[in-house]
Amino acid sequence: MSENVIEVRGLTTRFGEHVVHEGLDLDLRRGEILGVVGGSGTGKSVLLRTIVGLIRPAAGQVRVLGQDVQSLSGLAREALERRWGVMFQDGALFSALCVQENVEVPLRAVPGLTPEQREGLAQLKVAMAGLPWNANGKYPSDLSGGMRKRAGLARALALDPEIVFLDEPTAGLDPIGADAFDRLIVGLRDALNLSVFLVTHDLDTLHACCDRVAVLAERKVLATGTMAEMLKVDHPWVHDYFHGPRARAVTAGTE
Ligand SMILES: Nc1ncnc2c1ncn2[C@@H]1O[C@H](COP(=O)(O)OP(=O)(O)OP(=O)(O)O)[C@@H](O)[C@H]1O
Repeated sequence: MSENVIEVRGLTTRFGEHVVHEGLDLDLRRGEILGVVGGSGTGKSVLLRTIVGLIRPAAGQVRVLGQDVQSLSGLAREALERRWGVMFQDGALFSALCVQENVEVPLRAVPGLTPEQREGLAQLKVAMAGLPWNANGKYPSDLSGGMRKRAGLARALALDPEIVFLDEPTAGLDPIGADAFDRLIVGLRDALNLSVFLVTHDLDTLHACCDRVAVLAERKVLATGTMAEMLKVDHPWVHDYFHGPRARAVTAGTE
């Protein structure tokens, strides 16, 4: 049986009276790319942020790499955080730092690295994210949306993580850029044996990248499975999403 690197059990999150998740369960298996989909506002980003400890749940448990995220603090929490990387929407880069300096930020927390070693590692991650050499010295405002996403990915990879969280990596990219990003994600997963939690609306990305899909609706994970299994789920939103006109365009010629 495959090992779960993330286990969410009975999760409830709320903002005041607004309950976003209630009794939500989710697993991410080691080495898989899990696509997390759902209508706007169903709590995909909130789930990501809760798993990485940025939002405190009202109830339930989040275990990452066998450890209870909420119960850890101090050095133990920092040690766990170093084992994952997060790419937020639009890269969430520091605008006053160039690409290489952005990627160096997480590396500053690693004791014993010389500035030259930090620089070399950052440049390696920038190359792994598919950016050209001359991107290292550029500032976020000088980059296209696709390049900013790649820079955000390079920063997420800075500490050689076991898990990568990607929040809508292909949103706003043209189809060719999105396709290249999909292939990059799969290539990095294969090369680095990553486990990937991927929030997306993009059906092409689900088809190109994801081993399994988790659908958020009605405050919980309503269904999980392969794309083929999703086609058989009898729920109005799931049916419309996976059988709608956009879905048909994606699967045309593959059925
Ligand atoms: N910091 C916050 N304070 C209050 N409400 C919040 C906060 N963050 C998110 N929410 C609310 O939680 C709900 C879920 O938001 P979230 O961003 O996770 O949705 P999503 O599924 O990622 O949506 P989209 O696909 O549109 O990005 C929304 O109703 C949102 O307004």
